[in-house]
Amino acid sequence: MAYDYRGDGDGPAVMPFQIDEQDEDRSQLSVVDGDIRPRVLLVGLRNSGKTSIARVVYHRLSPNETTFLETTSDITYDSMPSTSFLNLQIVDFPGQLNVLDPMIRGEDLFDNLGAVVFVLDAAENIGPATALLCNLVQEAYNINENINFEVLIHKADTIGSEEKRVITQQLNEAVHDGLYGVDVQISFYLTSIFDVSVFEAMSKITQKLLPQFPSMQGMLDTLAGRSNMIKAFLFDVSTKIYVASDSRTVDIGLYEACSDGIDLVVDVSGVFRRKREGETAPSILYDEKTVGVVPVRNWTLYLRHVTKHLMLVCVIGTPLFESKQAIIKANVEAFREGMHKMLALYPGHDEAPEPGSV
Ligand SMILES: Nc1nc2c(ncn2[C@@H]2O[C@H](COP(=O)(O)OP(=O)(O)OP(=O)(O)O)[C@@H](O)[C@H]2O)c(=O)[nH]1
Repeated sequence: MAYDYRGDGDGPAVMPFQIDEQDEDRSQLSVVDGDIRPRVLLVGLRNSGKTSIARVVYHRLSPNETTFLETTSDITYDSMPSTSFLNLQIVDFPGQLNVLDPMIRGEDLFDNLGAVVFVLDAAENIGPATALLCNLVQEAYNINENINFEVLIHKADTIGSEEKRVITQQLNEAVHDGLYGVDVQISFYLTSIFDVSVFEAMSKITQKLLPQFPSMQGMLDTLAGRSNMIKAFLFDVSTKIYVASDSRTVDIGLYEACSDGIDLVVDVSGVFRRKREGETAPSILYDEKTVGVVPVRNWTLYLRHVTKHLMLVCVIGTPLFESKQAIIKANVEAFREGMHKMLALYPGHDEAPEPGSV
């Protein structure tokens, strides 16, 4: 009870984090065709914004620079940067090719596919895109029932809020009618590369493909509950996709504040890091010593390195953070330890640091 800062007798606040039995089983993950990466197919009509999304989200291209992207002419297989925790393969299917062409073998495209992300230009007539979407879902579902179907109503920055409501409703109805009798779940997101909406959507889509997600969420729930946090996120630092958060609803303003907080902490730690031997400039901007405290409105963001790719961002009421800093930090360190143990069970993913290096 020594650490029970709430003083409400609910039990000690600092406790080891449990490893789920399901994670123990994951250590037996087999390699399919030499590749265990979940695959995501980006598809849609010409010019809808597929390549822009992949470049902005996964490769940090500035949104304004996407105007210079050339139209995609071949199916492109994109890997995540080596600095990312995410181990996805992104398949960018050109709008100028017909994804349902009988010359393209559906099995090659849809077998072992994690998600179809259909990108639809919100400023265009939705009729042709909806027809393609319904046919595509039907074909893909017949081949592989485990695919997640995700629809981005994209370039949402080009339409007003009433149009957003109308287009979402029209699309829902059209898809419902077009797929009558097909028992498939489709998720819709309004997105733009000019704000955080596309990162939030791709975060939710990515989480469904991560085998570690349920454990991460469970551990974040425990952490947030023990320390009375407003929200706790686990971010992939290089893409700023949040790979998990506690299970309460995500407020997009909070997500944006946390995402900006990461930039700040990584930039500042880069400025102050000493050069390592042989380096002409500090090359690592983020390591096991990284920690940040960022005041935002009446909250405090407490940011902490978890692994070489993952950062924990906790949102805490400032008075609580100021009065209970020591116990909150102790809970965060216990969380990191639990995460290291859990992640070490997944082959090919982030390894726990060597003992003693933290
Ligand atoms: N306003 C706005 N424009 C966007 C957005 N996303 C992409 N664009 C623009 O849309 C145009 C087409 O983007 P691409 O990414 O090349 O589209 P694509 O779907 O890959 O096109 P194909 O190669 O023909 O399949 C570019 O000029 C982008 O700058 C967005 O969210 N908002």
